[in-house]
Amino acid sequence: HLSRLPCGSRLLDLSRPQVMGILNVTPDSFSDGGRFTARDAALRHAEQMVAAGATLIDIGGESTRPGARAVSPTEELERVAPVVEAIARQLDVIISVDTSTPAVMRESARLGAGLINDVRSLQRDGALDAAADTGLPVCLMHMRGEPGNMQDDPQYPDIVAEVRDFLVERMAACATAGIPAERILLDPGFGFAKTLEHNLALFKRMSELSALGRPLLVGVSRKSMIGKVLGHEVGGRLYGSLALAALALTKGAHILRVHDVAETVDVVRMIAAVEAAQ
Ligand SMILES: Nc1nc2[nH]c(SCC(=O)O)nc2c(=O)[nH]1
Repeated sequence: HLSRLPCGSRLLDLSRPQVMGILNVTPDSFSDGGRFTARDAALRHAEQMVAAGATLIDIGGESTRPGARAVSPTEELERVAPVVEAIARQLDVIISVDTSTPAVMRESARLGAGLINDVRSLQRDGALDAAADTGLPVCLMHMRGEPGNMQDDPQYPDIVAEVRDFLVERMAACATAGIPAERILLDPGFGFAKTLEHNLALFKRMSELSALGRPLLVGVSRKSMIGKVLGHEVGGRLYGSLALAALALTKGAHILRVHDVAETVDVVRMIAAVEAAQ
């Protein structure tokens, strides 16, 4: 890959793993919903994650956990735009905006966002054009259906083939819309339209997705696949999240999307130290 991926005015160093800190600005995000609806609180949280070593901050105005309530584009923009603007002005970090909404993509890019992270892989009307017009890199993620129905008995003959074929198709749609492969990041979409078995098998075989020739972004932090294996609620999933962070790095992940930045940065640094040895 390009070892430096242009993200708006900033460069993302893809020659080494990067940690993306999660900043939920929704009232109902499962992990820290309601705590960060105020812009200043969001800015303080982002500041803490950057200080802890996050080089990207992912700002999401729509909770996409299973069964989440839909949010209007206007409401999503009202939540996201002030936070993007404040962080772009005050912090030295790449802002990723976690949205499927064209207007939010356009406004966030105008305010200084450097990456579009769309869990729906630009399938909404106008999303491909909006993303193309921003000139920003885009993360494409596997999901089937919508948060409200994606967990209703998802079935695939081979989950890795399903994810690979989906991402190939979305990359082709991007290319047709003027978004070249060089601006694409790929994400298996853990926890989206997948059973526990799907998530574990996909995680085990994640390195097969590297054959698509694009950097991998992995988001498993505090997710239910950890809760189901360990029997822990969200607040007790740190150790499981760190175990999967380490494993993802050995399986070729480039960007880890996490809640617990400082802890994950320590995992990245320990693995880097070992890999740097003779
Ligand atoms: N690219 C990417 N974006 C995401 N947004 C969420 S929201 C659900 C949660 O954090 O539990 N998950 C992901 C993910 O896995 N990948």
